[in-house]
This record gives sequence, structure tokens and C-alpha cells, in this order.
Amino acid sequence: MASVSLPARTTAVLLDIEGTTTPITFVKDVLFPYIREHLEDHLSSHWEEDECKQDVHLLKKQIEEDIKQNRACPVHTVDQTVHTDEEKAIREVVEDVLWQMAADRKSTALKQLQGHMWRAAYTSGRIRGEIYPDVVPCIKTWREHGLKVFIYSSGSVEAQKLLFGYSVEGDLLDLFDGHFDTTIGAKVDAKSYERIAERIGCQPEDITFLTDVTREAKAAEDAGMNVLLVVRPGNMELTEEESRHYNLITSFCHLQLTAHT
Ligand SMILES: CSCCC(=O)C(=O)COP(=O)(O)O
Ligand SMILES: [Mg+2]
Repeated sequence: MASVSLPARTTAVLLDIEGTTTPITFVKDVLFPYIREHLEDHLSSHWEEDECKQDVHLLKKQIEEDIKQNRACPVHTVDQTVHTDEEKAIREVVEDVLWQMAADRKSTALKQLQGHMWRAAYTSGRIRGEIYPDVVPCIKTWREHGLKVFIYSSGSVEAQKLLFGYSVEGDLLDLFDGHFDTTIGAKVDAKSYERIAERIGCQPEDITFLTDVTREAKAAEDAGMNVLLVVRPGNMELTEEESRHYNLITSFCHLQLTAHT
């Protein structure tokens, strides 16, 4: 795959995580199973704490919104092993979260709870954030050339900071100038990219966005950003039209900084 030149106008690089900096398998085979395995215990042991109450409140608001918008919702089953109101409430939250995860929903409510649950896994050393080997050296080079580097992921800002703060390559948080999650808007909505540019303090045209998902690429492009599609093992196959339309890279090293001396 040929190298791609970074436009002279680019002053900031915006990076997706899953499928871009990090293998999809890390998210699907390590992070998500951790949530499924520990969800009920987490809710039972933190149920009375403010953070958990806020997470549950957000999830309930999300269900109300889904019902209002006629979106599909989980059907709660009658569980004979459940005795108290608290147990019943916890069971309903568990069913909702598992249902959202099975549908790979990117709701802020789900992502906030996941971020809070992963905290214990990362800080105890049970999980370490996986990063493709080209990511760190390339970001260091970009920064030496004066570029700013930001993250935009559906994972909550807290989850992003855990992944890079407790990564297989150590604490990488100094590599980034800022983090964005779905609290700024969905990744498939062009308005989110306009808001990010505003927050960074530049025009969308000054930003190059790297992602593996074409719907995100289109939204960023509609907002005016320069976009590169990242092709990594296990990422979603691109159609011929998508492969023709977008600049593709299989490694961050394929990004040439010829105009950034
Ligand atoms: C930030 S770690 C968790 C990854 C995650 O939950 C997710 O949905 C990944 O989304 P991305 O926007 O990084 O593809
Ligand atoms: Mg992605």
C-alpha cells in the first residue's frame, strides 16, 4: 500500500481507537468479556455508591429515549431466583447492558459504565491496553513536527485514559493533547466533528482524522476534515468503491510529513 502525504494544512491529527490504534480483538476478546463476566458483581457491590447510581440513571434515561424513538429495547425476563427489589433492579440493568453490548450500541450510558468497570481491571494489572507497534513511534514523530494529537472514540474519556495510561507500552497519556467521546456527539454525525474542531480551536479542514469505520469517515469528511481509512487485520472489509474513494493506510508509518518540516 502506497504512502499518503499529510496535507500541508493539517495542524492536528484525530485518532479513533478500536481498529486504528488498537486491535479490534483487544476490545472484543478482552475488554467486553471482562464487562460480561463482572457486571452483576460490580452492580451488586457498588449499587449504593454515587458513581453507580449515576451510571444506572443514565442507562434508564437511555431506555426511555429508545422507547420514545421506537428503537428496539431489551425484553426483561421473569427470573425466579430474584427475591428483593434491589436484586430485580440489578437484573434489569444487567439485561439492558448485555442487550446493548450484543447490539454493539455506542450509547454514552453504556460507555460510561464500561469505563468505570475497567478501572479496577487496569489498575490491578489484570488488563493492559494493546497498541499497534507503529502507533507510539509515529505519534512521537508527528509531535516533533509540531502536530497536535487527539483521540475521538466511542469509549468514554475515562476508558480511553485507562487504555493508554495502563498500556503494554507503559503510560502513554503524554502523547495526547486531548480526548473526545460521545458526550460531544455520535461518531457518525458530522456535527460532532465540527464541535471537535471548535473545541480544538481550528477549522475542520485543519484536522486529519484516522478511523477504520467508513460511516465515521464520511461524517468527518462531510464536516470538512481530511480523512484516512486505517486498514488493520480483522477490520471490516471495505467495498471497492470505499477503497477507491478513501486514502488507505495499513500503518501510521505510511503517513508522510513532507509538508511539515
Ligand atoms: C476506549 S476503549 C473501549 C473501546 C470501546 O468501547 C469502543 O466502543 C471502541 O470504539 P471506537 O470509537 O474506538 O472504535
Ligand atoms: Mg474504530
